[in-house]
Amino acid sequence: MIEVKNLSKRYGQNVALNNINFSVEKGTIVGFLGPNGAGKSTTMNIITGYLSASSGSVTVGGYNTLDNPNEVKKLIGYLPELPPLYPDMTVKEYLNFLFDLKKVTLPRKKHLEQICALTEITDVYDRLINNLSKGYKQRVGLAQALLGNPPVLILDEPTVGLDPKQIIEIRNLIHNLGKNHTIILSSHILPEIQAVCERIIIINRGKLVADGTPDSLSRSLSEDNRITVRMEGGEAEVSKALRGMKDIVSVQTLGEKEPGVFEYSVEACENCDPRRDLFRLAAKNNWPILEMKNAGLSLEDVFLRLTASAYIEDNTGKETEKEDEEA
Ligand SMILES: Nc1ncnc2c1ncn2[C@@H]1O[C@H](COP(=O)(O)OP(=O)(O)OP(=O)(O)O)[C@@H](O)[C@H]1O
Repeated sequence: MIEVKNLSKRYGQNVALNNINFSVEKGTIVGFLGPNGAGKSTTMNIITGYLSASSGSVTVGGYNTLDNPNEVKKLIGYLPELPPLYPDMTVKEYLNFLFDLKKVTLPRKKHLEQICALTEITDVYDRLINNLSKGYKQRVGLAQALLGNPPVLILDEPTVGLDPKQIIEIRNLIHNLGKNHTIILSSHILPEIQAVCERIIIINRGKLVADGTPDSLSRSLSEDNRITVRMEGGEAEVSKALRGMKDIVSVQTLGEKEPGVFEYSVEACENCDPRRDLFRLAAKNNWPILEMKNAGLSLEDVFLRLTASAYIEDNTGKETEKEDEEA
């Protein structure tokens, strides 16, 4: 649905994007992560056709953003970091105004009712946007992105500044929208990305540094391939059997976590996935597995490792490059 090829963007001497490549399949929710100034908004603005690239290309639904900007805009609903709201309009006036501006051809009343129900703004439909809370303003921003029912949604920091309850509500909304839309979502909130996105793209200083599922990123950056498993059964018997399994490099007992239930850290050889064999072994011996999880890195660890160096703004406002001590 979205193809980004060799995309670069320079602002004067500053290289904001450096040869970025990725594609997004129809119906996927992709999380776009990166520290401040990494190039997320620049990428999103180029995909939506609001900014031109210095080189490279973007196609959306087969249309090139440069050759067919209007076709691309029809396919995309965009929620920029600062939603373009008119505070002196009511929600009703604002959505009707944009309905006309975007030349939406769907039945007006029914379409607006559907969008308001989906974003839960029906109750504030006749209120001035200026008097709405931050959370409701964000919902109105999402509602304008949904006008015309575009198949692609680009959401730049949709939950920034919201309280925890509002964050959960918007997150659930995005999750539901993901059933019928292709979504690119940028956020600084890692649990949010993890909860909503099937795939994560991380950019740092204008370069793509990771692309994969949260699990695959966690595994690929872990130094070893460990699983933590909690099993009911005699410790000696269980750990002996675990050590005897094929593809297992080491087994460590982590202690009795519940009466008769021990936890083990099981290290498998590189590129091996012992979970199915573990299940079979446990079933054969009647040792119920009460918990099993990859002991890889958290998304936060992955993010910090991949973005260990970042740009900072010095106190003159000029940007300088800072290398983290670990980098
Ligand atoms: N209009 C502009 N003129 C000059 N430099 C710019 C402009 N817009 C962005 N930049 C620079 O391009 C780089 C990427 O910025 P961008 O806003 O895309 O990052 P971001 O990942 O969205 O950051 P944030 O999370 O802080 O919003 C930064 O170094 C930024 O200072």
